[in-house]
Amino acid sequence: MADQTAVTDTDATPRPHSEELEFVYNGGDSAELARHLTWRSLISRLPKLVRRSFALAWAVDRRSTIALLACQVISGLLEALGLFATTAALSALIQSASDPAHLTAALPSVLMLAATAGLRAILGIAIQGLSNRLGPRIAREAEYRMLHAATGAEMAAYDHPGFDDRYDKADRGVEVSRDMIGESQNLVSSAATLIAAAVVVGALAPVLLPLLVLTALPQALASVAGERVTYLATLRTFRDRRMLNMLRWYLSHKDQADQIRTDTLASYLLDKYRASGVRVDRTVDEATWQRAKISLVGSAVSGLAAALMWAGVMVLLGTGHIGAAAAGTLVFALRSASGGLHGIVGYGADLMRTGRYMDDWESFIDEAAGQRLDRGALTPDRPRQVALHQVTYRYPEAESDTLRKVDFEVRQGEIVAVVGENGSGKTTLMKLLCGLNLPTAGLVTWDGISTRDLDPYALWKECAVVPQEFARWPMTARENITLGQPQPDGDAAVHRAAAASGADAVITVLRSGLGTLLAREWWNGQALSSGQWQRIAVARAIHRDAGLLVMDEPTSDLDARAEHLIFTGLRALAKDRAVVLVTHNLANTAVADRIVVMEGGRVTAQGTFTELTARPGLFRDLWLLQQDRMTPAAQEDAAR
Ligand SMILES: Nc1ncnc2c1ncn2[C@@H]1O[C@H](COP(=O)(O)OP(=O)(O)OP(=O)(O)O)[C@@H](O)[C@H]1O
Repeated sequence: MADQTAVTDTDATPRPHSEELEFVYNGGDSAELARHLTWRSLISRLPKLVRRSFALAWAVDRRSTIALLACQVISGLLEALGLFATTAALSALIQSASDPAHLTAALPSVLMLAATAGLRAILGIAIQGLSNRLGPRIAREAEYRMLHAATGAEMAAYDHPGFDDRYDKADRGVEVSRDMIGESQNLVSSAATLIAAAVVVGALAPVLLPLLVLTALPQALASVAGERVTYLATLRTFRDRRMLNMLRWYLSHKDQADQIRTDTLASYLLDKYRASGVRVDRTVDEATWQRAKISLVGSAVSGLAAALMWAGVMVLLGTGHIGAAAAGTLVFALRSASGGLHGIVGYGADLMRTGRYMDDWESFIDEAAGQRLDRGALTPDRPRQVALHQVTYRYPEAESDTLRKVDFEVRQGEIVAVVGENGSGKTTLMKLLCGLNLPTAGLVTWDGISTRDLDPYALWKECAVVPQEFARWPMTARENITLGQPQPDGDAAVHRAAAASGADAVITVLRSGLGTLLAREWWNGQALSSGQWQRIAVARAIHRDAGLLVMDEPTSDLDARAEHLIFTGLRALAKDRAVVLVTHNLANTAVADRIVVMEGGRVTAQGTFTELTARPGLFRDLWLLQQDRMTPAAQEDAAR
């Protein structure tokens, strides 16, 4: 049964140390935030939230924001005017019952009523239109700021636990940001209605004002309590909702589609999906029920207060404190005021909810800003020497160092190969060389200047990197090679780079050559094989013509011919570049001037291919293992 589907391994033998697939929530102490979700703190936050939403609106479209505010104020004034006109009209109409001559006296007030109602209707349309105009622009601005913060952060920010969680929450903030201006506008409009009506009530029967407040207070309190319940439920379901998102991606994305089928994994993952969904529904149901109970109590108490208020009107009328016309106006004003009060409570609650997500958005931007690329401004030349001096690197929150006191050097014109077993720190070393990460201790220098002191964007202009997991941009083949940064001789440079990487053979068979879209899934472009993509990725790095060329397993998917082409072409590339190469295929390291061997985050040996294959050590061991393959006949001989 779905309800009983556990998110555990169905393996019969218990494995005490098997880790459950479960997201660790690292998005900040939201439970603490929920504890502070009190009536008082919320009330004090409302003006701030309204200010924030108008500030965002101001940033995207000043004229519309001014127009919106002006319409609000005028609409509020017209409402007050309309209510006063109601008093005059009612008074004249009541008096006309005894003397019909008074009927004409009602005419100006009736005309005033009609005019204010008409004008308010027109203003309402303008307000709606302006809100609709501002909403999407605000959302785009919020998204832009979030993306700007993310792309401007140090790479290490992504390695901090919680960065992804916070990004997810901020993303939700972006989604709801478009509602913020509408909610703020409705809140201001309700406040204007309330003030206008309260002025009239205050003028006619001030004693009713406290009773008026009493009608809205219980509902306001219930609304805050209900919000808290919903927020806590959102927190409790956070892990399962992330799990659902993750599973949705794995279950539907093409990258895993083949393995889901051949590994007959679908039902196992779908069971996990259903189990998470059931847990989310259960928590949401509980919260909904709890909220309904709270709302019921709030509404009942509010209803009692309203009854008291209307009784007050009758007492005032009965005791002759107010006349019939004033009583009629009071009915209008009180209805209007309680509409305003309920609007404030309702839209206030909406704004609180949106504001909470916007807080996540703001704190993500602050956090990313705290990790903003804040380095020096020196501009490097094409580097003649890139070096690590006693460099130690530890990933954020990791328990041990990944690199330990590493010394390393590569010069222009030189090819250095870095080899080592999986997890020995080769990729980490590459990231430090090209300034993606800064060392925890020690120095990484470009021609003697620390990467901390160099302008990172100027430094990256001098880096060409083929990472293990390279991007497959949904763009044309040309754009995939130039990355929007063409060389002065345009396509000629693209063709040269393509010829050096073997990508020319790929481009030749593309239906529109360099202009072919390589984005099959999205725009019906042409699909490439993994090896064809890798040729494009290598062409991209060669085309860049940067002083430091870093290639991390650049030929892992290539056939022997393409791999041969790239490695035999490296010497020509190294003429005016420093080349660093990571490879597990040790035969390829023969082209290097020097080979650096890494073990457990340390450099344990250096030398030429001839020296290292002759000397006992890890390199020689790995080299011999790569030669150790027997034909089936030899295996049979050995078995005999
Ligand atoms: N983002 C990260 N956060 C924490 N630890 C990491 C991170 N990336 C890598 N590590 C750790 O650093 C160690 C070295 O990783 P690295 O990718 O540098 O190894 P490598 O030598 O390139 O391995 P491979 O040959 O498998 O590509 C690994 O043990 C890994 O656990």
